[in-house]
Amino acid sequence: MTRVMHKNDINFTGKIVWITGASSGIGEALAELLAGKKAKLILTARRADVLATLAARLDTAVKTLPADLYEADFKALTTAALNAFGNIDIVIHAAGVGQRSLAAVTPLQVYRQLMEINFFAPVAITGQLLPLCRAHMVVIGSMSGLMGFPGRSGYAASKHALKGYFETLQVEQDVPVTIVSPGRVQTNLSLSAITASGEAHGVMDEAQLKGIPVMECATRILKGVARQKKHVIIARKEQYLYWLHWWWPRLYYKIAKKYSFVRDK
Ligand SMILES: NC(=O)c1ccc[n+]([C@@H]2O[C@H](COP(=O)([O-])OP(=O)(O)OC[C@H]3O[C@@H](n4cnc5c(N)ncnc54)[C@H](O)[C@@H]3O)[C@@H](O)[C@H]2O)c1
Repeated sequence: MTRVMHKNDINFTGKIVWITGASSGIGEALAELLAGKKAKLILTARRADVLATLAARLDTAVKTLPADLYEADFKALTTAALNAFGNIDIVIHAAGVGQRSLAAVTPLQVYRQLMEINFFAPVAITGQLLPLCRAHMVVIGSMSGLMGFPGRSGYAASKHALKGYFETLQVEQDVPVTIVSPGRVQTNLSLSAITASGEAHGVMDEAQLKGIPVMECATRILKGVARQKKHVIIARKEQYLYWLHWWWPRLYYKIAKKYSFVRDK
């Protein structure tokens, strides 16, 4: 069924959209959908070759801006992004890394790595852009940014921090912000998730495979952004756990405790 556009919906045609984490998963799906709407795209992720292949596939104006957000020169990066098309209308902060390790065995360095990519990078980019342009900030948080979950202490902390920063930004300043909190989505996130040793998990979790299809997630993200929603939850079972967390916390703690990240495999 075709969705009828609301008169105040953002029309993405011609909009300049900077997507971080564009090389795979949710970022890549958003790039594909936005290319179909003829947005002008700036694509960032670490692998230049993957970004170039994606750009060649997209039927719209695309500039690639490869960067490792763990250790980027954020001033140079945002300057290059602004110079790509002369302005930026929307930034989608989709780059992120997952975690698979219990808090008791997770060294501080793993927490630092998660915070650098999931929290400090979007904050650094936003801080550079705020004085220069009034871009709509779209932040890909997580249901783990709304409640705790076993094996995700650092990931949940980084996503809670992200929500805290951007929610505060939108009440402090006239900056449009959409915070997106997805539950599990069918992407490679579990493969690259960091373990206690600092190595990648390298396993595709069954629960991840049963998540929301990535195109459905991206479509719902764009719908939320078009409507200028402040918070969009895109989740299945996790949504019920979240409501329990609010309305029946004792039951939330009981159920959440039973989820071992080991069982996710
Ligand atoms: N897949 C899920 O179940 C799920 C659920 C909730 C939230 N999210 C969030 O969605 C976002 C996208 O994840 P995804 O599921 O598409 O996974 P993904 O692994 O397919 O995509 C992650 C993207 O981030 C990029 N990235 C990772 N580290 C980077 C670095 N150091 N520098 C630059 N880019 C880097 C990757 O190259 C990739 O493009 C993440 O922020 C993730 O936390 C995912």
